[in-house]
Amino acid sequence: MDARQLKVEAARAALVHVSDGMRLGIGTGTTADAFVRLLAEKVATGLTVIGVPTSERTAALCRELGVPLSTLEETPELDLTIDGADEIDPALTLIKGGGGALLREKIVAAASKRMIVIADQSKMVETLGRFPLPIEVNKFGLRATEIAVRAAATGLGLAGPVTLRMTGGQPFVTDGGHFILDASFGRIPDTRALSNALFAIPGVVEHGLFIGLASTAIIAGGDGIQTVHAARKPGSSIDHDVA
Ligand SMILES: O=C(CO)[C@H](O)[C@H](O)COP(=O)(O)O
Repeated sequence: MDARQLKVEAARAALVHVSDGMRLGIGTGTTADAFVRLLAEKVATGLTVIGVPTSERTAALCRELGVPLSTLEETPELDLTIDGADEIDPALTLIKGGGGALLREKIVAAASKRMIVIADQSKMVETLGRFPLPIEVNKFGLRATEIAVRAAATGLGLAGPVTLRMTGGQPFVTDGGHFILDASFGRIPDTRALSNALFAIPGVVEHGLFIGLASTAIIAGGDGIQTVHAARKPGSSIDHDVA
């Protein structure tokens, strides 16, 4: 099975956790798109859910396929968010934002009782950082913010290129109207310290480290589906089931 098929299998396994009447956060990316397509089939045969999309892209797909939508203004508390990720570590800390939707994704995940992350096995890593960390920044003061991001990283012993994300020769602009800096720091041994350092920079709107948000990861690989549950409290172990 190739990565695209594995993403569909992870999305299919996540659908089991969706029940009638749920208020769902719906993620962004190719894995989340696979979930939306499967969800739409269930909706067409009678499943009643309301979805809050994490991007304009996901909203458009949901509308096209007939998945009923709401907003966080109308539906500020959600039962479950299902979303993809760029990297997942064993504690279910994530790097997200490869698709540029990290701000809305984090707001929606934080408004949910549970977040299930769905991915193919290539996304699992021992230590986050192989994938460049997306950092959403205000357009104002871009250069100063970039310098501050580099300095914050240096203070933590991290270094590497920090590049402005481009698309079609222009800076990529998020749904929130911001730019994205992709920071290739390599291994990030202390995600909490980096998160705190980035949030101390006024021009940083959000970053793609999702710490303590995912409750479960559904990972599809050649051997089947692996379900990983985050520890409920610090120090408790993480359960791994292979189905
Ligand atoms: O964080 C994201 C979008 O902002 C995506 O979840 C992440 O980039 C994974 O994408 P894909 O499912 O296409 O591999």
